[in-house]
Amino acid sequence: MQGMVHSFKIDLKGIIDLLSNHLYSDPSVFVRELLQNAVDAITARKNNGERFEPNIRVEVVQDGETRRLIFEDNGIGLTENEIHEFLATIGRSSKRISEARESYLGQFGIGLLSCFMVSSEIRVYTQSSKGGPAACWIAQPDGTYEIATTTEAPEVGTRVILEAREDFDYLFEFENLQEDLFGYGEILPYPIQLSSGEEQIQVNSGNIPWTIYAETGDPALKEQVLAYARERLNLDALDCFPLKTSAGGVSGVAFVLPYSTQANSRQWHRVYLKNMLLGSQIENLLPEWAFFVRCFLNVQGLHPTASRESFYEDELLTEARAELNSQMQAWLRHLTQHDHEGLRKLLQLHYLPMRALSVDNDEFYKLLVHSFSFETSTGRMTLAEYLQHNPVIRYVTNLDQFRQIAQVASAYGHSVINAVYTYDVPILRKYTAMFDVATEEIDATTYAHTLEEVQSEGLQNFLLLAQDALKDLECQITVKKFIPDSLPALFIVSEVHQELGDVEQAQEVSDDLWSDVLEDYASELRSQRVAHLHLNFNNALVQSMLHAENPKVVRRLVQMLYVQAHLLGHHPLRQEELTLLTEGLQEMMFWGLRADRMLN
Ligand SMILES: Nc1ncnc2c1ncn2[C@@H]1O[C@H](COP(=O)(O)OP(=O)(O)OP(=O)(O)O)[C@@H](O)[C@H]1O
Repeated sequence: MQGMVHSFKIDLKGIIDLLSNHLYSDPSVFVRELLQNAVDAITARKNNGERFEPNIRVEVVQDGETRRLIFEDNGIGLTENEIHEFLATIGRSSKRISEARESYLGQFGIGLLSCFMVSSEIRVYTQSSKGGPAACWIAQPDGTYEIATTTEAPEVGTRVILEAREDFDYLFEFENLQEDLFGYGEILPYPIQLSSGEEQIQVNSGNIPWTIYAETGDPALKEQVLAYARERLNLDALDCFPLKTSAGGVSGVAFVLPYSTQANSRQWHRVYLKNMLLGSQIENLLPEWAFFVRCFLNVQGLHPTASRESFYEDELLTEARAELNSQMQAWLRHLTQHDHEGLRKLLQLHYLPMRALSVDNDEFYKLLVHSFSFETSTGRMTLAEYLQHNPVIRYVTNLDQFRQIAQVASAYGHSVINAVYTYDVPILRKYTAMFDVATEEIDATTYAHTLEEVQSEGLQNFLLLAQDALKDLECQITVKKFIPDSLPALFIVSEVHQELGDVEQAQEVSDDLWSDVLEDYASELRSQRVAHLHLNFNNALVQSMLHAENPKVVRRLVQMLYVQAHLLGHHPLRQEELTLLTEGLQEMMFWGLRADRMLN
Protein backbone atom coordinates (compact mmCIF):
# COMPACT_ATOMS: atom_id res chain seq x y z
CA MET A 1 0.00 0.00 0.00
CA GLN A 2 1.30 3.44 -0.85
CA GLY A 3 -0.26 6.28 1.05
CA MET A 4 0.54 9.53 2.75
CA VAL A 5 2.69 9.32 5.90
CA HIS A 6 1.24 11.26 8.82
CA SER A 7 2.51 12.03 12.32
CA PHE A 8 0.60 11.32 15.51
CA LYS A 9 -0.95 14.38 17.06
CA ILE A 10 -1.08 14.76 20.79
CA ASP A 11 -3.94 16.21 22.79
CA LEU A 12 -2.00 17.61 25.77
CA LYS A 13 -5.15 18.09 27.83
CA GLY A 14 -5.84 14.36 27.51
CA ILE A 15 -2.29 13.54 28.58
CA ILE A 16 -2.48 15.87 31.59
CA ASP A 17 -5.78 14.25 32.56
CA LEU A 18 -4.13 10.84 32.22
CA LEU A 19 -1.23 11.87 34.43
CA SER A 20 -3.29 13.53 37.11
CA ASN A 21 -6.08 11.02 37.34
CA HIS A 22 -4.33 7.76 36.55
CA LEU A 23 -0.57 7.99 36.95
CA TYR A 24 0.09 10.20 39.93
CA SER A 25 -1.80 9.54 43.13
CA ASP A 26 -1.26 13.01 44.56
CA PRO A 27 -0.98 16.51 42.96
CA SER A 28 1.94 17.39 45.23
CA VAL A 29 4.15 15.15 43.06
CA PHE A 30 4.93 18.26 40.99
CA VAL A 31 7.35 19.21 43.84
CA ARG A 32 9.03 15.84 43.45
CA GLU A 33 9.31 16.26 39.66
CA LEU A 34 10.78 19.77 39.94
CA LEU A 35 13.23 18.67 42.64
CA GLN A 36 14.21 15.64 40.61
CA ASN A 37 14.88 17.77 37.50
CA ALA A 38 17.01 20.15 39.59
CA VAL A 39 19.03 17.23 41.02
CA ASP A 40 19.49 15.68 37.56
CA ALA A 41 20.60 19.03 36.12
CA ILE A 42 23.23 19.34 38.88
CA THR A 43 24.34 15.73 38.27
CA ALA A 44 24.63 16.42 34.50
CA ARG A 45 26.78 19.48 35.14
CA LYS A 46 28.98 17.47 37.50
CA ASN A 47 29.18 14.66 34.95
CA ASN A 48 30.63 17.25 32.56
CA GLY A 49 33.51 17.67 34.99
CA GLU A 50 32.52 21.16 36.15
CA ARG A 51 33.35 22.23 39.70
CA PHE A 52 30.69 24.33 41.44
CA GLU A 53 28.69 24.52 44.69
CA PRO A 54 25.36 22.81 43.94
CA ASN A 55 22.37 24.76 45.13
CA ILE A 56 18.59 24.46 44.91
CA ARG A 57 16.48 27.50 45.78
CA VAL A 58 12.73 27.60 46.15
CA GLU A 59 10.74 30.79 46.73
CA VAL A 60 7.06 31.56 47.20
CA VAL A 61 5.93 35.03 46.12
CA GLN A 62 2.51 36.45 46.87
CA ASP A 63 1.52 38.78 44.02
CA GLY A 64 -1.90 40.22 44.85
CA GLU A 65 -4.33 37.31 44.70
CA THR A 66 -1.81 35.10 42.92
CA ARG A 67 0.69 32.81 44.63
CA ARG A 68 3.77 32.10 42.56
CA LEU A 69 6.44 29.44 42.99
CA ILE A 70 10.02 29.98 41.81
CA PHE A 71 12.13 26.81 41.64
CA GLU A 72 15.76 27.36 40.74
CA ASP A 73 18.87 25.22 40.36
CA ASN A 74 22.43 25.89 39.25
CA GLY A 75 22.58 22.70 37.15
CA ILE A 76 23.48 22.23 33.49
CA GLY A 77 20.66 24.41 32.04
CA LEU A 78 19.31 24.15 28.49
CA THR A 79 20.15 25.69 25.13
CA GLU A 80 17.32 26.82 22.85
CA ASN A 81 17.73 23.69 20.72
CA GLU A 82 17.61 21.48 23.80
CA ILE A 83 14.42 23.24 24.91
CA HIS A 84 12.75 22.27 21.61
CA GLU A 85 14.14 18.77 21.73
CA PHE A 86 13.64 17.85 25.40
CA LEU A 87 11.49 20.31 27.28
CA ALA A 88 8.92 20.72 24.52
CA THR A 89 8.87 17.12 23.27
CA ILE A 90 6.69 14.90 25.37
CA GLY A 91 8.28 11.56 26.07
CA ARG A 92 11.77 12.72 25.07
CA SER A 93 14.35 12.83 27.82
CA SER A 94 17.95 13.99 27.67
CA LYS A 95 18.62 11.52 30.48
CA ARG A 96 17.54 8.36 28.69
CA ILE A 97 19.87 9.01 25.78
CA SER A 98 22.80 10.00 27.96
CA GLU A 99 25.73 7.61 28.46
CA ALA A 100 25.45 8.28 32.17
CA ARG A 101 21.74 7.49 32.22
CA GLU A 102 22.14 5.33 35.32
CA SER A 103 23.14 8.40 37.32
CA TYR A 104 19.85 10.22 36.67
CA LEU A 105 16.51 10.04 38.38
CA GLY A 106 14.31 10.92 35.41
CA GLN A 107 13.99 8.90 32.22
CA PHE A 108 10.51 9.15 30.75
CA GLY A 109 10.34 12.75 29.59
CA ILE A 110 6.94 13.46 31.08
CA GLY A 111 7.64 14.61 34.66
CA LEU A 112 7.46 18.35 34.01
CA LEU A 113 3.91 17.96 32.69
CA SER A 114 2.80 17.23 36.27
CA CYS A 115 3.17 21.00 36.88
CA PHE A 116 0.08 21.54 34.73
CA MET A 117 -1.91 19.73 37.41
CA VAL A 118 -1.42 22.71 39.73
CA SER A 119 -0.52 25.64 37.45
CA SER A 120 -2.07 26.96 34.25
CA GLU A 121 1.31 27.94 32.84
CA ILE A 122 4.90 26.75 33.04
CA ARG A 123 7.56 29.39 32.61
CA VAL A 124 11.22 28.36 32.36
CA TYR A 125 14.25 30.70 32.32
CA THR A 126 17.44 28.84 31.56
CA GLN A 127 21.10 29.39 30.88
CA SER A 128 23.09 26.45 29.60
CA SER A 129 26.49 25.84 31.18
CA LYS A 130 27.73 25.24 27.65
CA GLY A 131 27.20 28.96 26.92
CA GLY A 132 25.01 30.63 24.27
CA PRO A 133 22.10 32.97 24.90
CA ALA A 134 19.74 32.39 27.82
CA ALA A 135 16.21 31.39 26.86
CA CYS A 136 12.72 31.83 28.23
CA TRP A 137 10.09 29.17 27.48
CA ILE A 138 6.42 29.69 28.30
CA ALA A 139 4.11 26.69 27.88
CA GLN A 140 0.32 26.45 28.04
CA PRO A 141 -1.74 23.34 28.81
CA ASP A 142 -3.34 23.54 25.34
CA GLY A 143 0.01 22.35 23.96
CA THR A 144 1.34 25.70 22.67
CA TYR A 145 4.55 27.37 23.79
CA GLU A 146 6.59 30.50 23.16
CA ILE A 147 10.33 30.75 23.26
CA ALA A 148 12.52 33.88 23.38
CA THR A 149 15.95 35.01 24.50
CA THR A 150 16.04 36.58 27.96
CA THR A 151 18.20 38.44 30.42
CA GLU A 152 16.33 37.09 33.46
CA ALA A 153 17.83 33.58 33.61
CA PRO A 154 20.20 32.48 36.41
CA GLU A 155 23.92 32.81 35.76
CA VAL A 156 24.04 29.10 34.97
CA GLY A 157 21.04 26.87 35.58
CA THR A 158 17.27 26.87 35.32
CA ARG A 159 14.44 28.76 37.01
CA VAL A 160 10.92 27.35 36.71
CA ILE A 161 7.99 29.63 37.62
CA LEU A 162 4.49 28.31 38.33
CA GLU A 163 1.34 30.23 39.15
CA ALA A 164 -0.93 28.37 41.56
CA ARG A 165 -4.31 27.34 40.21
CA GLU A 166 -6.99 28.45 42.65
CA ASP A 167 -7.93 24.92 43.67
CA PHE A 168 -4.32 23.98 44.40
CA ASP A 169 -3.26 27.22 46.03
CA TYR A 170 -2.70 25.44 49.35
CA LEU A 171 0.12 23.37 47.85
CA PHE A 172 2.11 26.59 47.39
CA GLU A 173 1.87 27.53 51.06
CA PHE A 174 5.22 27.82 52.82
CA GLU A 175 4.53 25.06 55.38
CA ASN A 176 3.24 22.64 52.76
CA LEU A 177 6.23 23.24 50.55
CA GLN A 178 8.58 22.85 53.46
CA GLU A 179 6.99 19.53 54.32
CA ASP A 180 7.04 18.24 50.73
CA LEU A 181 10.59 19.40 50.05
CA PHE A 182 11.77 17.87 53.32
CA GLY A 183 9.89 14.65 52.61
CA TYR A 184 11.34 14.21 49.13
CA GLY A 185 14.74 15.76 49.72
CA GLU A 186 15.70 15.05 53.32
CA ILE A 187 18.70 12.90 52.42
CA LEU A 188 19.76 14.73 49.25
CA PRO A 189 23.40 15.78 49.41
CA TYR A 190 22.58 19.29 48.05
CA PRO A 191 21.20 22.13 50.20
CA ILE A 192 17.61 23.14 49.49
CA GLN A 193 16.77 26.75 50.50
CA LEU A 194 13.14 27.79 50.92
CA SER A 195 12.08 31.41 51.29
CA SER A 196 9.00 33.57 51.36
CA GLY A 197 9.36 37.32 51.99
CA GLU A 198 11.64 37.72 55.01
CA GLU A 199 11.46 34.06 55.97
CA GLN A 200 14.26 31.80 54.79
CA ILE A 201 15.25 28.30 55.85
CA GLN A 202 17.44 25.44 54.74
CA VAL A 203 15.06 22.52 54.43
CA ASN A 204 17.50 19.58 54.70
CA SER A 205 20.21 19.47 57.34
CA GLY A 206 22.34 16.76 55.78
CA ASN A 207 22.78 14.94 59.11
CA ILE A 208 21.02 11.61 58.59
CA PRO A 209 22.31 8.93 60.97
CA TRP A 210 20.60 5.99 59.26
CA THR A 211 22.31 6.58 55.90
CA ILE A 212 25.74 6.45 57.57
CA TYR A 213 24.72 3.43 59.66
CA ALA A 214 23.50 1.72 56.47
CA GLU A 215 26.79 2.36 54.70
CA THR A 216 29.19 1.57 57.54
CA GLY A 217 27.17 -0.86 59.68
CA ASP A 218 28.96 0.77 62.65
CA PRO A 219 27.18 -0.54 65.79
CA ALA A 220 28.21 2.62 67.69
CA LEU A 221 25.65 4.51 65.58
CA LYS A 222 22.72 2.30 66.55
CA GLU A 223 21.53 4.47 69.46
CA GLN A 224 21.58 7.58 67.25
CA VAL A 225 19.55 5.77 64.60
CA LEU A 226 16.98 4.62 67.17
CA ALA A 227 16.79 8.19 68.52
CA TYR A 228 16.22 9.44 64.96
CA ALA A 229 13.28 7.01 64.60
CA ARG A 230 11.82 8.23 67.88
CA GLU A 231 12.05 11.90 66.97
CA ARG A 232 11.35 11.79 63.28
CA LEU A 233 8.89 8.88 63.02
CA ASN A 234 7.51 8.76 66.52
CA LEU A 235 8.61 5.12 66.48
CA ASP A 236 10.13 3.63 69.60
CA ALA A 237 11.65 0.71 67.69
CA LEU A 238 12.59 -2.50 69.53
CA ASP A 239 15.79 -2.69 67.56
CA CYS A 240 17.32 -1.73 64.22
CA PHE A 241 19.84 -3.31 61.89
CA PRO A 242 21.56 -2.28 58.65
CA LEU A 243 20.76 -3.71 55.20
CA LYS A 244 22.95 -3.57 52.11
CA THR A 245 22.74 -5.36 48.76
CA SER A 246 25.09 -5.54 45.80
CA ALA A 247 22.24 -6.17 43.33
CA GLY A 248 20.41 -2.89 42.78
CA GLY A 249 22.65 -1.01 45.22
CA VAL A 250 20.21 -0.96 48.12
CA SER A 251 21.36 0.32 51.49
CA GLY A 252 19.25 1.11 54.49
CA VAL A 253 18.05 0.19 57.90
CA ALA A 254 15.22 -1.95 59.27
CA PHE A 255 13.41 -0.77 62.38
CA VAL A 256 11.76 -3.56 64.38
CA LEU A 257 8.21 -2.48 65.18
CA PRO A 258 7.35 -2.14 68.87
CA TYR A 259 3.72 -3.17 68.30
CA SER A 260 2.19 -6.30 66.85
CA THR A 261 1.07 -6.51 63.24
CA GLN A 262 -0.68 -9.08 61.11
CA ALA A 263 1.42 -11.29 58.85
CA ASN A 264 -0.56 -10.07 55.86
CA SER A 265 -0.65 -6.41 56.84
CA ARG A 266 0.55 -3.92 54.25
CA GLN A 267 4.17 -3.00 54.47
CA TRP A 268 5.07 0.66 54.76
CA HIS A 269 8.69 1.00 53.77
CA ARG A 270 10.20 4.36 52.98
CA VAL A 271 12.26 4.05 49.84
CA TYR A 272 14.61 6.62 48.33
CA LEU A 273 15.95 6.41 44.82
CA LYS A 274 19.41 7.96 44.47
CA ASN A 275 18.76 9.91 47.69
CA MET A 276 15.35 11.21 46.64
CA LEU A 277 12.18 9.89 48.17
CA LEU A 278 10.38 7.53 45.86
CA GLY A 279 7.56 6.74 48.26
CA SER A 280 6.58 5.72 51.78
CA GLN A 281 4.44 2.84 50.68
CA ILE A 282 6.74 0.98 48.33
CA GLU A 283 5.65 -2.59 48.72
CA ASN A 284 7.56 -4.82 46.38
CA LEU A 285 11.14 -4.49 47.57
CA LEU A 286 11.17 -6.29 50.92
CA PRO A 287 10.26 -9.97 51.27
CA GLU A 288 6.59 -10.54 52.03
CA TRP A 289 7.32 -11.72 55.52
CA ALA A 290 8.94 -8.44 56.59
CA PHE A 291 5.75 -7.41 58.38
CA PHE A 292 7.48 -6.84 61.72
CA VAL A 293 9.92 -4.22 60.46
CA ARG A 294 9.67 -0.84 58.80
CA CYS A 295 12.59 -0.12 56.51
CA PHE A 296 14.28 3.04 55.30
CA LEU A 297 16.12 2.21 52.10
CA ASN A 298 18.14 4.17 49.61
CA VAL A 299 18.31 2.51 46.19
CA GLN A 300 20.88 3.30 43.52
CA GLY A 301 20.30 0.84 40.72
CA LEU A 302 16.71 -0.45 40.57
CA HIS A 303 14.23 0.75 38.01
CA PRO A 304 11.14 2.63 39.15
CA THR A 305 7.87 2.44 37.25
CA ALA A 306 6.60 5.61 35.52
CA SER A 307 4.35 6.46 38.46
CA ARG A 308 7.40 6.03 40.74
CA GLU A 309 5.31 4.16 43.24
CA SER A 310 7.03 0.78 42.90
CA PHE A 311 9.92 -0.93 41.10
CA TYR A 312 9.80 -2.99 37.93
CA GLU A 313 9.62 -6.67 38.67
CA ASP A 314 12.86 -7.52 36.86
CA GLU A 315 15.79 -9.84 37.58
CA LEU A 316 17.66 -7.17 39.48
CA LEU A 317 14.73 -6.62 41.82
CA THR A 318 14.45 -10.38 42.40
CA GLU A 319 18.15 -10.56 43.28
CA ALA A 320 17.98 -7.52 45.55
CA ARG A 321 14.96 -8.95 47.30
CA ALA A 322 16.77 -12.27 47.80
CA GLU A 323 19.74 -10.48 49.36
CA LEU A 324 17.48 -8.48 51.69
CA ASN A 325 15.68 -11.71 52.54
CA SER A 326 18.87 -13.49 53.58
CA GLN A 327 20.14 -10.46 55.54
CA MET A 328 16.95 -10.27 57.52
CA GLN A 329 17.18 -13.98 58.20
CA ALA A 330 20.79 -13.50 59.28
CA TRP A 331 19.63 -10.91 61.79
CA LEU A 332 17.06 -13.35 63.15
CA ARG A 333 19.72 -16.05 63.35
CA HIS A 334 21.95 -13.65 65.24
CA LEU A 335 19.11 -13.12 67.74
CA THR A 336 18.61 -16.86 68.18
CA GLN A 337 22.32 -17.33 68.90
CA HIS A 338 23.36 -14.19 70.74
CA ASP A 339 20.41 -12.16 71.92
CA HIS A 340 17.87 -14.38 73.61
CA GLU A 341 16.18 -11.53 75.38
CA GLY A 342 15.74 -9.65 72.09
CA LEU A 343 14.34 -12.76 70.44
CA ARG A 344 11.97 -13.41 73.32
CA LYS A 345 10.57 -9.88 73.06
CA LEU A 346 10.21 -10.17 69.31
CA LEU A 347 8.40 -13.50 69.46
CA GLN A 348 6.18 -12.33 72.26
CA LEU A 349 5.15 -9.22 70.38
CA HIS A 350 4.65 -10.89 67.02
CA TYR A 351 3.51 -14.20 68.46
CA LEU A 352 0.88 -15.29 65.94
CA PRO A 353 2.36 -13.97 62.69
CA MET A 354 5.76 -15.49 63.50
CA ARG A 355 4.12 -18.86 64.07
CA ALA A 356 2.01 -18.55 60.94
CA LEU A 357 5.11 -17.70 58.97
CA SER A 358 7.01 -20.71 60.30
CA VAL A 359 4.23 -23.06 59.29
CA ASP A 360 4.44 -21.81 55.70
CA ASN A 361 8.12 -21.14 55.37
CA ASP A 362 10.69 -23.90 56.01
CA GLU A 363 13.64 -21.55 56.36
CA PHE A 364 11.84 -19.61 59.01
CA TYR A 365 10.71 -22.76 60.69
CA LYS A 366 14.25 -24.02 61.08
CA LEU A 367 15.36 -20.66 62.37
CA LEU A 368 12.67 -20.07 64.94
CA VAL A 369 10.97 -23.30 65.95
CA HIS A 370 13.34 -24.05 68.83
CA SER A 371 12.70 -20.62 70.30
CA PHE A 372 8.91 -20.89 70.32
CA SER A 373 7.62 -21.37 73.82
CA PHE A 374 4.88 -23.82 74.79
CA GLU A 375 2.83 -24.51 77.88
CA THR A 376 3.71 -28.00 79.11
CA SER A 377 2.74 -30.18 82.03
CA THR A 378 6.12 -29.27 83.57
CA GLY A 379 5.84 -25.52 83.03
CA ARG A 380 6.29 -23.06 80.19
CA MET A 381 9.43 -23.62 78.10
CA THR A 382 10.89 -23.26 74.64
CA LEU A 383 10.87 -26.25 72.33
CA ALA A 384 14.67 -26.44 72.65
CA GLU A 385 14.37 -26.74 76.43
CA TYR A 386 11.60 -29.30 76.05
CA LEU A 387 13.70 -31.47 73.73
CA GLN A 388 16.59 -31.53 76.17
CA HIS A 389 14.56 -33.81 78.45
CA ASN A 390 12.01 -35.36 76.09
CA PRO A 391 13.15 -37.45 73.12
CA VAL A 392 9.55 -37.64 71.88
CA ILE A 393 7.29 -34.63 71.47
CA ARG A 394 4.04 -35.52 73.28
CA TYR A 395 1.15 -33.16 72.94
CA VAL A 396 -2.54 -32.87 73.73
CA THR A 397 -4.98 -30.90 71.60
CA ASN A 398 -7.72 -30.41 74.15
CA LEU A 399 -7.45 -28.26 77.26
CA ASP A 400 -9.57 -30.55 79.44
CA GLN A 401 -7.49 -33.52 78.42
CA PHE A 402 -4.36 -31.58 79.24
CA ARG A 403 -5.62 -30.80 82.73
CA GLN A 404 -6.54 -34.43 83.31
CA ILE A 405 -3.22 -35.90 82.44
CA ALA A 406 -0.83 -33.12 83.45
CA GLN A 407 -0.16 -34.61 86.89
CA VAL A 408 0.12 -38.22 85.82
CA ALA A 409 2.26 -37.57 82.76
CA SER A 410 4.95 -35.87 84.81
CA ALA A 411 4.93 -38.83 87.17
CA TYR A 412 5.94 -40.96 84.18
CA GLY A 413 8.80 -38.63 83.46
CA HIS A 414 6.86 -37.26 80.51
CA SER A 415 6.23 -33.66 79.83
CA VAL A 416 3.16 -33.07 77.71
CA ILE A 417 2.65 -30.00 75.58
CA ASN A 418 -0.67 -28.27 75.77
CA ALA A 419 -1.08 -27.72 72.02
CA VAL A 420 -4.43 -26.01 72.04
CA TYR A 421 -3.33 -22.62 70.75
CA THR A 422 -3.41 -21.49 67.13
CA TYR A 423 -0.61 -23.02 65.02
CA ASP A 424 0.67 -25.23 67.89
CA VAL A 425 -0.35 -28.49 66.24
CA PRO A 426 0.95 -27.76 62.71
CA ILE A 427 4.21 -26.49 64.20
CA LEU A 428 4.71 -29.64 66.26
CA ARG A 429 3.68 -32.01 63.47
CA LYS A 430 6.08 -30.32 61.08
CA TYR A 431 8.93 -31.12 63.47
CA THR A 432 8.99 -34.79 62.52
CA ALA A 433 9.26 -33.96 58.84
CA MET A 434 11.99 -31.38 59.36
CA PHE A 435 14.12 -32.94 62.10
CA ASP A 436 13.14 -36.62 62.25
CA VAL A 437 12.01 -36.52 65.88
CA ALA A 438 8.89 -38.47 66.76
CA THR A 439 5.76 -36.57 67.72
CA GLU A 440 2.85 -38.25 69.44
CA GLU A 441 -0.60 -36.93 70.03
CA ILE A 442 -1.92 -38.39 73.27
CA ASP A 443 -5.12 -38.23 75.25
CA ALA A 444 -6.04 -39.03 78.81
CA THR A 445 -7.61 -42.38 77.95
CA THR A 446 -4.42 -43.68 76.36
CA TYR A 447 -2.54 -42.61 79.44
CA ALA A 448 -5.00 -44.43 81.67
CA HIS A 449 -4.26 -47.69 79.84
CA THR A 450 -0.62 -47.41 80.79
CA LEU A 451 -1.34 -47.09 84.53
CA GLU A 452 -0.10 -50.18 86.38
CA GLU A 453 -2.81 -52.73 87.22
CA VAL A 454 -3.17 -54.00 90.79
CA GLN A 455 -3.83 -57.76 90.92
CA SER A 456 -5.36 -58.66 94.25
CA GLU A 457 -8.20 -60.99 95.11
CA GLY A 458 -8.87 -59.00 98.25
CA LEU A 459 -9.97 -56.02 96.24
CA GLN A 460 -13.12 -57.65 94.85
CA ASN A 461 -15.37 -56.78 97.78
CA PHE A 462 -14.09 -53.28 97.98
CA LEU A 463 -14.67 -52.71 94.28
CA LEU A 464 -18.25 -53.97 94.46
CA LEU A 465 -18.95 -51.58 97.31
CA ALA A 466 -17.20 -48.69 95.60
CA GLN A 467 -18.99 -49.33 92.32
CA ASP A 468 -22.27 -49.30 94.16
CA ALA A 469 -21.36 -45.96 95.80
CA LEU A 470 -21.11 -44.46 92.33
CA LYS A 471 -23.90 -46.42 90.68
CA ASP A 472 -26.01 -43.43 89.63
CA LEU A 473 -22.99 -41.67 88.14
CA GLU A 474 -22.14 -44.13 85.36
CA CYS A 475 -18.52 -44.31 86.29
CA GLN A 476 -16.25 -47.37 86.25
CA ILE A 477 -13.97 -47.68 89.24
CA THR A 478 -10.57 -49.37 89.34
CA VAL A 479 -7.56 -49.50 91.63
CA LYS A 480 -4.21 -48.88 89.94
CA LYS A 481 -0.72 -47.90 90.90
CA PHE A 482 0.57 -44.55 89.74
CA ILE A 483 2.68 -41.66 90.79
CA PRO A 484 2.64 -39.14 92.33
CA ASP A 485 1.71 -41.01 95.47
CA SER A 486 0.10 -37.87 96.83
CA LEU A 487 -2.63 -38.07 94.18
CA PRO A 488 -5.41 -40.30 95.60
CA ALA A 489 -7.58 -40.58 92.49
CA LEU A 490 -7.67 -39.76 88.86
CA PHE A 491 -10.90 -39.15 87.00
CA ILE A 492 -10.58 -39.74 83.28
CA VAL A 493 -13.33 -39.24 80.80
CA SER A 494 -13.55 -39.90 77.12
CA GLU A 495 -14.39 -37.05 74.75
CA VAL A 496 -18.01 -38.21 74.57
CA HIS A 497 -18.34 -38.11 78.29
CA GLN A 498 -16.89 -34.65 78.35
CA GLU A 499 -19.46 -33.50 75.83
CA LEU A 500 -22.23 -35.16 77.81
CA GLY A 501 -21.19 -33.29 80.95
CA ASP A 502 -21.44 -30.01 79.04
CA VAL A 503 -24.86 -30.91 77.63
CA GLU A 504 -26.22 -31.93 81.02
CA GLN A 505 -24.92 -28.75 82.55
CA ALA A 506 -26.65 -26.74 79.82
CA GLN A 507 -29.87 -28.68 80.46
CA GLU A 508 -29.85 -27.60 84.08
CA VAL A 509 -30.00 -23.93 83.17
CA SER A 510 -32.36 -24.28 80.16
CA ASP A 511 -36.12 -23.90 79.97
CA ASP A 512 -38.25 -27.04 79.50
CA LEU A 513 -38.52 -26.88 75.75
CA TRP A 514 -34.81 -26.47 75.17
CA SER A 515 -34.00 -29.01 77.87
CA ASP A 516 -36.12 -31.60 76.01
CA VAL A 517 -34.27 -30.91 72.82
CA LEU A 518 -30.99 -31.36 74.64
CA GLU A 519 -32.22 -34.53 76.27
CA ASP A 520 -32.45 -36.30 72.89
CA TYR A 521 -28.86 -35.47 72.24
CA ALA A 522 -27.80 -36.33 75.79
CA SER A 523 -29.37 -39.80 75.71
CA GLU A 524 -27.54 -40.56 72.50
CA LEU A 525 -24.29 -39.55 74.17
CA ARG A 526 -25.10 -41.48 77.35
CA SER A 527 -25.06 -44.73 75.43
CA GLN A 528 -21.43 -44.00 74.51
CA ARG A 529 -20.39 -42.73 77.93
CA VAL A 530 -17.04 -43.88 79.32
CA ALA A 531 -15.77 -42.45 82.59
CA HIS A 532 -13.22 -43.97 84.94
CA LEU A 533 -12.22 -43.24 88.48
CA HIS A 534 -8.77 -44.72 89.07
CA LEU A 535 -7.90 -44.96 92.76
CA ASN A 536 -4.19 -44.82 93.52
CA PHE A 537 -2.96 -47.90 95.33
CA ASN A 538 0.21 -45.99 96.31
CA ASN A 539 -1.73 -43.31 98.14
CA ALA A 540 -1.86 -43.54 101.95
CA LEU A 541 -5.50 -42.44 102.18
CA VAL A 542 -6.59 -44.99 99.60
CA GLN A 543 -4.63 -47.70 101.44
CA SER A 544 -6.47 -46.88 104.68
CA MET A 545 -9.77 -46.83 102.84
CA LEU A 546 -9.14 -50.30 101.39
CA HIS A 547 -8.86 -51.58 104.93
CA ALA A 548 -11.80 -49.65 106.36
CA GLU A 549 -14.51 -51.86 107.71
CA ASN A 550 -17.61 -49.70 107.86
CA PRO A 551 -19.30 -49.85 104.41
CA LYS A 552 -21.01 -46.50 105.02
CA VAL A 553 -17.63 -44.83 105.53
CA VAL A 554 -16.14 -46.53 102.46
CA ARG A 555 -19.06 -45.44 100.29
CA ARG A 556 -18.78 -41.84 101.44
CA LEU A 557 -15.00 -41.76 101.00
CA VAL A 558 -15.27 -43.14 97.47
CA GLN A 559 -17.87 -40.49 96.63
CA MET A 560 -15.73 -37.69 98.05
CA LEU A 561 -12.65 -38.90 96.17
CA TYR A 562 -14.80 -38.95 93.05
CA VAL A 563 -15.79 -35.29 93.59
CA GLN A 564 -12.24 -34.28 94.47
CA ALA A 565 -10.85 -35.94 91.33
CA HIS A 566 -13.52 -34.12 89.38
CA LEU A 567 -12.41 -30.80 90.77
CA LEU A 568 -8.69 -31.49 90.25
CA GLY A 569 -9.34 -32.41 86.63
CA HIS A 570 -11.38 -29.22 86.10
CA HIS A 571 -14.43 -31.19 85.07
CA PRO A 572 -17.74 -29.37 85.29
CA LEU A 573 -19.79 -30.35 88.36
CA ARG A 574 -23.34 -31.42 87.59
CA GLN A 575 -26.15 -31.34 90.10
CA GLU A 576 -25.35 -34.93 91.14
CA GLU A 577 -21.77 -34.07 92.01
CA LEU A 578 -22.79 -30.90 93.83
CA THR A 579 -25.26 -32.86 95.95
CA LEU A 580 -22.59 -35.44 96.76
CA LEU A 581 -20.20 -32.69 97.73
CA THR A 582 -22.65 -30.96 100.06
CA GLU A 583 -23.91 -34.14 101.67
CA GLY A 584 -20.44 -35.62 101.96
CA LEU A 585 -18.92 -32.53 103.57
CA GLN A 586 -21.76 -32.24 106.06
CA GLU A 587 -21.52 -35.87 106.98
CA MET A 588 -17.77 -35.74 107.42
CA MET A 589 -18.03 -32.65 109.59
CA PHE A 590 -20.60 -34.42 111.61
CA TRP A 591 -18.28 -37.46 111.98
CA GLY A 592 -15.49 -35.13 113.02
CA LEU A 593 -17.59 -33.55 115.74
CA ARG A 594 -18.70 -36.97 116.97
CA ALA A 595 -15.09 -38.18 117.12
CA ASP A 596 -14.23 -35.03 119.05
CA ARG A 597 -16.98 -35.70 121.59
CA MET A 598 -15.82 -39.31 121.97
CA LEU A 599 -12.22 -38.23 122.60
CA ASN A 600 -13.19 -35.75 125.26
N1 LIG B 1 15.85 21.96 35.71
C1 LIG B 1 16.24 21.50 34.54
N2 LIG B 1 17.48 21.73 34.07
C2 LIG B 1 17.90 21.24 32.89
N3 LIG B 1 17.12 20.52 32.06
C3 LIG B 1 15.87 20.25 32.45
C4 LIG B 1 15.35 20.73 33.69
N4 LIG B 1 14.07 20.29 33.82
C5 LIG B 1 13.79 19.59 32.70
N5 LIG B 1 14.87 19.56 31.88
C6 LIG B 1 14.96 18.87 30.58
O1 LIG B 1 13.66 18.58 30.15
C7 LIG B 1 13.52 17.16 29.90
C8 LIG B 1 12.14 16.70 30.22
O2 LIG B 1 11.92 16.80 31.63
P1 LIG B 1 10.83 15.93 32.35
O3 LIG B 1 10.82 16.30 33.77
O4 LIG B 1 9.55 16.12 31.63
O5 LIG B 1 11.28 14.44 32.09
P2 LIG B 1 12.56 13.64 32.62
O6 LIG B 1 13.06 14.26 33.87
O7 LIG B 1 13.53 13.50 31.49
O8 LIG B 1 11.94 12.21 32.88
P3 LIG B 1 10.79 11.77 33.89
O9 LIG B 1 9.51 11.87 33.16
O10 LIG B 1 11.15 10.37 34.24
O11 LIG B 1 10.88 12.72 35.04
C9 LIG B 1 14.60 16.54 30.72
O12 LIG B 1 15.01 15.29 30.14
C10 LIG B 1 15.71 17.57 30.66
O13 LIG B 1 16.47 17.44 29.46
